[in-house]
Amino acid sequence: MIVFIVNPISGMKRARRVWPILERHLQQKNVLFQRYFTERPGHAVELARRAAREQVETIVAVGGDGTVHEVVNGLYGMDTRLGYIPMGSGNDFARAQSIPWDPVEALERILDGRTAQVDTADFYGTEECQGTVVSTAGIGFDGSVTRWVNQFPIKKYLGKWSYVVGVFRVLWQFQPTEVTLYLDGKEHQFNKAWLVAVANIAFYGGGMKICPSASNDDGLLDICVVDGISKGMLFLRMFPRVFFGTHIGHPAVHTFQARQVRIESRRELDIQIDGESKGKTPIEFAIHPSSLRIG
Ligand SMILES: Nc1ncnc2c1ncn2[C@@H]1O[C@H](COP(=O)(O)OP(=O)(O)OP(=O)(O)O)[C@@H](O)[C@H]1O
Repeated sequence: MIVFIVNPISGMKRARRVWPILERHLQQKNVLFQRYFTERPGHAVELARRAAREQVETIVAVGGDGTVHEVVNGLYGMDTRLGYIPMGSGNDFARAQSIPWDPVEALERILDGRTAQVDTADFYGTEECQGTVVSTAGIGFDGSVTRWVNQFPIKKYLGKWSYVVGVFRVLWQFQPTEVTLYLDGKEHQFNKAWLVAVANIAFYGGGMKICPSASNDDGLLDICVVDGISKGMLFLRMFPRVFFGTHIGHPAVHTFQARQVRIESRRELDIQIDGESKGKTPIEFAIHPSSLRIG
């Protein structure tokens, strides 16, 4: 039995439009399945948890990175296989896993029955900020952009472009601050940090290659800190280069790898986890090697 958890609003409602095509394909192939549409934020966690407890073999997230995040947080700790059909506006997890963007091809790949084991990371912040990171977390500038985008209905109309608008908006008022990182216990100090990315995969924000060497099968988290750069330089020099991963090597960019990460900041910084806004610093991450079975 395969359970499909479909977020009907993801990708500017693309998931709702495309689902009937997938349903027909499943019926033609006589696949035994159940489909749930999510009704609210957090609903996919509940649905996935229930299905995993009922020992469903495969749960398929149909939506964007936020839907994958919720489904994984629901099935986490169980031996359930995750499938993913990308329908979001960013689809960074699909990009990293080379999952086809064509929904029927992505479905075929799941039906093939292949399986791979990948890393996830646990995060521990305030009470409401705990769970599992599938892809990438961002603390600081991009956390504020995500919070800003999620506060307004702009994403409904602009999709991925809403983040570009968000970057302009947040850049205007964001002030870098002092950040202390503890990487496997070792302290690193930054005086004017813009952002800290903690990455299990290379991408975030819809294709920005923030940590180009991150891989979710190496048992490590990749960390990228942008520190001590002016607003103008950040926007003109850094931002365009992140799409190609060529920001690495710039003197304001510092990269590390670690198994455990703790982030403290003088001023509270916004956090985004897998593209979802989640509380403020301080926060900790711990890698969980080979903890998720995906198909
Ligand atoms: N019925 C619903 N109504 C409103 N929000 C929902 C509903 N179902 C799920 N959500 C929320 O929708 C949000 C966005 O989902 P998702 O990330 O999958 O799509 P996306 O934003 O289009 O894609 P991406 O993150 O790849 O850009 C998630 O935070 C999820 O909690």
